[in-house]
Amino acid sequence: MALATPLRHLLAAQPAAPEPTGTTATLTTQRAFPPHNHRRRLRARFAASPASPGPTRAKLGAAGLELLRSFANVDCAYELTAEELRAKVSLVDALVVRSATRVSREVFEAARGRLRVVGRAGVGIDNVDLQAATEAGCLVVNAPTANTVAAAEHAVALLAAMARNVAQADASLKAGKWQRSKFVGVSLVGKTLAIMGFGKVGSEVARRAKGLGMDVIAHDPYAPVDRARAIGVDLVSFDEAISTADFISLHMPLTPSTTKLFDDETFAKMTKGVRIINVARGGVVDEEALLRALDNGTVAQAALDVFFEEPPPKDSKLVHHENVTVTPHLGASTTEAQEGVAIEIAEAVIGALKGDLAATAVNAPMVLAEVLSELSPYIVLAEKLGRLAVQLVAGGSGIKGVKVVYSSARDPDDLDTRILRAMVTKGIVEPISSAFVNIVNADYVAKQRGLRIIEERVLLDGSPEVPISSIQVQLANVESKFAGALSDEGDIRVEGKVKDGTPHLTLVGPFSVDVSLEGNLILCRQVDQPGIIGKVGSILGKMNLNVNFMSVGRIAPGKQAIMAIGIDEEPDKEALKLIGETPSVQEFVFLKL
Ligand SMILES: NC(=O)C1=CN([C@@H]2O[C@H](COP(=O)(O)OP(=O)(O)OC[C@H]3O[C@@H](n4cnc5c(N)ncnc54)[C@H](O)[C@@H]3O)[C@@H](O)[C@H]2O)C=CC1
Ligand SMILES: O=C(O)C(=O)COP(=O)(O)O
Repeated sequence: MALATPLRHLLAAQPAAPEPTGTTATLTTQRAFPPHNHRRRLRARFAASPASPGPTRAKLGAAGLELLRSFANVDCAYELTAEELRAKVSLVDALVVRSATRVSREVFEAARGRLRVVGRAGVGIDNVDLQAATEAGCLVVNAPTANTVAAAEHAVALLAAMARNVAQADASLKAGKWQRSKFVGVSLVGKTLAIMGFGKVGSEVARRAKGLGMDVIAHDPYAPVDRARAIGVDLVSFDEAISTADFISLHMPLTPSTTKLFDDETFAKMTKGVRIINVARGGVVDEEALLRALDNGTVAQAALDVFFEEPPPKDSKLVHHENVTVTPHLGASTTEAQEGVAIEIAEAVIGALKGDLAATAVNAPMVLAEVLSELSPYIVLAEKLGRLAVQLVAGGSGIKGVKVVYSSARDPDDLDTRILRAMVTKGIVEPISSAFVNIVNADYVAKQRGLRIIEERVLLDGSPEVPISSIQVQLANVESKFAGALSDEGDIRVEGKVKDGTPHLTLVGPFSVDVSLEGNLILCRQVDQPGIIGKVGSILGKMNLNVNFMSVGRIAPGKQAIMAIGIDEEPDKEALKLIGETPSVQEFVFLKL
């Protein structure tokens, strides 16, 4: 990864006012050895971009940018059209966006495999096509905690401002009027507030509303009852929440099941004169239906920070409605929240580019850092075994069934093998395709290729200190170009262990061997007899090929044996021909690790 190289590239680009396509982006790119002129071009672009974004514009906070710049070339590009974003994205390894940038399937396609991480500097990831990201093996991370309080405070600000007509009265006074009776408000104390979506923001709003003397109820099918109880909030059904509340505050994510959840039917169930606050996403409300409910008095007032289309059309009836208070998606826009979000996302993106699995990964299984560190040599072993196994398959025979057997003294519940399975898939798929496989897309790629990967555990006696004793990869129903790799059951079988932190090949078919999995490997099958090792060794020596490891496995003295030879360099055709012509060598195969 570029981090290990002396050259680091930082490319930062940002959007100012969102254009109709909503394309606003901060791109972070990191290249190992970029061409010199490319480097200069990126620097020039970076120098021309604003260094310290203000909190009112949808940019990435300065502290996060600084962190990113210490790691990579950053290009801030805040005024990209969708087309410009597509053109740029193939030049970068990571893309950081806020809510206004649509990271669509077309963006991932345009990235042509280069884009490795999309960082959403905020919570809602409805602007990122997660399925397309997963298919492309692109990790999506977000910053889920740093703007919680800001969003909750904004919801409370809108709640109070709406109840007391602050925005309308302000506009009236500034227009030279003094309308005290027109702007009589409603009190909050003793009123019922329904929180729809009792997650991080929703529960912070509840806490604050309790402080204002409101009765708070909440609806969230997935929220833990005890968390609600601890704040003094009753979790109720959707219908109960909307039909009993004086105020309703929306805090659920925009998903297919929440899209237009608040429609004519829902508004019809509400208490007449209800007041609604939306700091979640415009798309959870059918805006036409809300307009009708405002016009017929079902909804007395609405306070909206978010809209189906952002920015909303200039002539939007909802925005201009006298009973609607609006802000331009400011929920997360406090100086404090934006600095926090920027740092949170910068750390997540840098971690992801370094290969760590981010705790805030949205489209990958979460693997704890300790687990990752403990499994790291096994991760290498799993990929190499997959890579070896696939190279043993005779051309033309399609691989369908893969079995991975982990022998371990550890309780299966204490052994997270998802990353190992992903790496076996990577090892199998990458040598035979142009696919890029990682933990994000491994299961998807396997499914696409009709590869069925079964995992099996063999529980050993002994110390659970060592996570895994051995990993075995079996490919069923395939022909092998090296018959010696076929087990008695007829599948291609390779097994490995980690010894002193290094992956070793310990079994090929029925033959036990012990060769460190570094460099390249030659497997020869012969009838066990003196002199063969010397003959093959001298061919390699004459060709100046350095043998780094060597092991012979045999079924019984004088019977079939295989020789596993680790070599640093790749032998040329002549060397391979000479090995093949060595008397007594029945078959051999050269494998790249
Ligand atoms: N206006 C703004 O600037 C901001 C807006 N947001 C929005 O607020 C949303 C919530 O943010 P967090 O609380 O941080 O997320 P969260 O993930 O902590 O909470 C969301 C809650 O919604 C619940 N939920 C999901 N489907 C539901 C449904 N059908 N009915 C009721 N509840 C449902 C979930 O169980 C979860 O508890 C985000 O998805 C984002 O769209 C967040 C921050 C700033
Ligand atoms: O975090 C969220 O979900 C938000 O809506 C904030 O979006 P923003 O980063 O301010 O465009």
